[in-house]
Amino acid sequence: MNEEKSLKDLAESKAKALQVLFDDPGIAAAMSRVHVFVVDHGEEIVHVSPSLVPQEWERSRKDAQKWLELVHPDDLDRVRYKWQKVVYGNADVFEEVFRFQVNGEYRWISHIGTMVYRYYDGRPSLYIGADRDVTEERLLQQLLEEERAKLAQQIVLDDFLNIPNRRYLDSEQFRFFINDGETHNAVMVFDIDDFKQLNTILTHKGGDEVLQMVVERVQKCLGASDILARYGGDEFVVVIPGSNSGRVHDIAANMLDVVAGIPLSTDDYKVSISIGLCEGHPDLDIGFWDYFGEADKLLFEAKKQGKAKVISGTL
Ligand SMILES: Nc1nc2c(ncn2[C@@H]2O[C@H](COP(=O)(O)OP(=O)(O)OP(=O)(O)O)[C@@H](O)[C@H]2O)c(=O)[nH]1
Repeated sequence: MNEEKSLKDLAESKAKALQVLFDDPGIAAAMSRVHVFVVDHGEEIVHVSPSLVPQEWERSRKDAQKWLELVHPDDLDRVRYKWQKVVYGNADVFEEVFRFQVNGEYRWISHIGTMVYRYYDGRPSLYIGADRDVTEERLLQQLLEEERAKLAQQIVLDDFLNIPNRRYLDSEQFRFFINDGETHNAVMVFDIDDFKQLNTILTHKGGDEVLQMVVERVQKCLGASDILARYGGDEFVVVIPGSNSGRVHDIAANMLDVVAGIPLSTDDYKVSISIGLCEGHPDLDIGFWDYFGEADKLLFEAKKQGKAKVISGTL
C-alpha cells in the first residue's frame, strides 16, 4: 500500500466512524447544528455532518470549497479568504458571521470551527465547526440600535420646535468652530420682545404659533452650516461658523426684518426680537460658551436700549 492510499484510507475510516455517529438519530439531532468535515489528502470532503448544507451534499465526495456556493455574494470574498487560511494556510480557527442560503433563503450564520487534525505535512484532515443561526438576534440588535439612535436624537432636539436644544449646544460645542485664531465665527443670542404680553393678548397657544413662525423665518435667513438652537423659553441661539463679518451682520438685519413681517390677528402687538451678536476669531482658549456669554450680555444691552435691534461686539 503506497503512502497516498494509506492517507486516503485514513480519511475514509474517520468518515465511516463519524457516519456511524450521525446515523444514530439521537446523536444526529443533538449535532444538527454542528458541521463536521473530513477532508482527505486531496482536499475533498469525504463526510459532512447533517447540518446547514443541503442533504444531497452530505455523505458524498465534494470539494472543500463547495459550501461557499451558498454564501451570500457580498460576504463571499471575506469568508472564502478566512476559510482558505484555515484549510490551506496555517490559521487554526475559522470564525465568521455571514449570510448563508438555508432552504432557499439567506440566514445570518455565526460559525466557529477549527481544523482538529492535519496530516504530518500540514495538509487538512479533519475540520469540526459549529453553526448558530443569528438572524433574529441581528434583527433585534438592529432595531435596538435604531431605537437608541432615535432616542439620542430626541434628547438633543426641542420636542416642540424640532430644532437643537441646550443639551445639543453642550454636547456639540467643541465641534462648532475651527479654533485656529484666524477663522471668523459668530454667535447670536436673541429673544422675542415682550413675549409675556403677547401670551396675554393671544393666549399661550397664540404665543406657541408665534414661536413656530419665528423659527421658520429665522431658519430661512441661515445657511446650511449655521445652527439655530432653542436655549430655553423664548431665547434662541444662532451659531455661524467660518463666515465673515459682513455676512453675519446681513443675517442679523434680515432676521429683524423677517420677524417684523409675522402677521398677527391683533394690532395691539407687533412681533420683534432683540439680538446680541458676538464675533471673533477663536483660538483654543476661547470656546462656544465664551461667545454665548458675551452675546447674552449684548442682548441685555439691546433690551435696555429699546429692543428690536442688534447690538454687536467682538471677543
Ligand atoms: N407660548 C409660550 N410661551 C412661553 C414658552 N416658553 C416660555 N414662554 C413664556 O415666554 C415669556 C418670556 O418672558 P420674558 O422673556 O421673561 O420676558 P418678555 O415678556 O419676553 O420681555 P423681554 O424679554 O424683556 O422683552 C414667559 O411669560 C414664559 O411663560 C412657550 O413654549 N410657549
